[in-house]
Amino acid sequence: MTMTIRNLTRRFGQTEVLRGIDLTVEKGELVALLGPSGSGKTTLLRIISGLDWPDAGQLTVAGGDWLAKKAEERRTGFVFQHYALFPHMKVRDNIAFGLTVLPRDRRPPPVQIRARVAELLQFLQIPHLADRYPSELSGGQRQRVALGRALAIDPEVLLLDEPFGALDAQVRRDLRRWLREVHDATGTTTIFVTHDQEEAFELADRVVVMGAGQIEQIGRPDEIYDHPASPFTARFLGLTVEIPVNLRAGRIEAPGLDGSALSRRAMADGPATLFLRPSDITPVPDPEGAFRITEAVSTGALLRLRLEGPADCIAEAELPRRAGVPGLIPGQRVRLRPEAGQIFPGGPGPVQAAAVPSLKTKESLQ
Ligand SMILES: Nc1ncnc2c1ncn2[C@@H]1O[C@H](COP(=O)(O)OP(=O)(O)OP(=O)(O)O)[C@@H](O)[C@H]1O
Repeated sequence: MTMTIRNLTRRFGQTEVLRGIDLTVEKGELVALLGPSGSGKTTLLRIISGLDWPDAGQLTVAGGDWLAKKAEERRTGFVFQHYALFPHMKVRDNIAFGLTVLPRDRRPPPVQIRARVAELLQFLQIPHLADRYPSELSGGQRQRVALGRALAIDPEVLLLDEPFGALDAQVRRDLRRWLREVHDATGTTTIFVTHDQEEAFELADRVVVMGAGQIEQIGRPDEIYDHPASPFTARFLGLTVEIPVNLRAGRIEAPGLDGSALSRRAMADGPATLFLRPSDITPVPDPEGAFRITEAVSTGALLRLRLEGPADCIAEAELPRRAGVPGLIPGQRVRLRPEAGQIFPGGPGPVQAAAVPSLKTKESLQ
C-alpha cells in the first residue's frame, strides 16, 4: 500500500520542526530520510508510527487516515538506534513479544507464535541465538533481533531510526547488506532514518534529503549525488568547495579555473557559484596559476591539498597519493581543473536556493 504525507507540520513551542512535508512512499519501497542532526527526521518517523502527532497535515496509508488511528492500531514495526530489547527475556521471547501482547481476538495461538518465531530466526540467520539473553549478544546481533521483533507482527510499514548508528564501521556495512536482502525478501515498505550518506545511498531505492524541517530533494541515490538541487544539498553531500565564477554563454569562467571538463550550462550570464567535491578537482602545476598550495597532507591513500586563490577563495583538493603528480607541494602555484561540479546562480554571499537549472550536455547546447 502507498503511504501519502501531505503538508505535515509540527511545532515544539516556537520552533517549527516540520514545515510542510509532502512525501509519497510506494508499496515495497525502501526510502532513506537523510539529513543533519535536528532536521526533523526522527520527528517525522515518530508521527508515522503514532508516537507523536502533527499540528496540521495528512497521513494516509492505502487511502486510510492514519492520524485517526492510535499507534497500536497502525501495524508499524519500529527499530531504534539503542536496542530496546527486554533484558529479562530470551531472544525468542523478545521476537515473540509483539504477537503475545496483541488483543485476545487477534492474538495467534501459542503454537503459531512459536512457529512464526522459529521461521524468523531462520530467515534472519540467528537461530543459534534463540535462547540467549540480550546481554549475551553483540551490538550487531541485538539489532538483528530488534528487526526480528519488528517484523514478527508482519508490519505494513517498517520504521528504522539510525538502527546501526551505535555500531562500528564493518558491522554497519555487513548489516546494511543483510537489511537490503531482508527487505528484498519480505517486500515490506520501509523508511530508514540516517545521517550517513553512504548508508542512505547504498541501501535505499530513493533518498529524501531533509534540512531544517523541510524536504530539500527526493530522488534515486545517483540522481541526488550527481545533481544536488540546492546549495544545502550540495554542501551536505560533500560539495564543500565553493568558487565564485562568472557565466558567459553557458561557459564557466573564473581566474585560475580551467573549466574545460565541465559541460556548458543553460543559465543566464552573470555571477554564480560553482560547488565542487575536493575529489573532483585536479590541480595542475602552473607557474602562472592563480591558486597556491598552502598545505599538503597525506592520509596514506590520499593526498589532501589546501589551496588559496584570488579574492580569499579557499579550495581543497583530494587525489590518490599514488597518482604522484610532481610539483604538488606547499608554495607551488596551480590552476584548478574541476572534473564535475554543480552551479547555482548568485555570487559570493548567500547563494540563491533556486531549483538547479537542468544540466545540458555539450551536444544539446550546440
Ligand atoms: N519533544 C520535543 N520538544 C521540543 N523540541 C523537540 C522535541 N523533539 C524534537 N525536538 C526538536 O526538534 C528538532 C528536530 O528533532 P529530530 O529529532 O526530529 O531531528 P533529527 O533530524 O532526527 O536529528 P538527529 O539526527 O539528531 O536525531 C530538534 O531541534 C529537536 O531539538
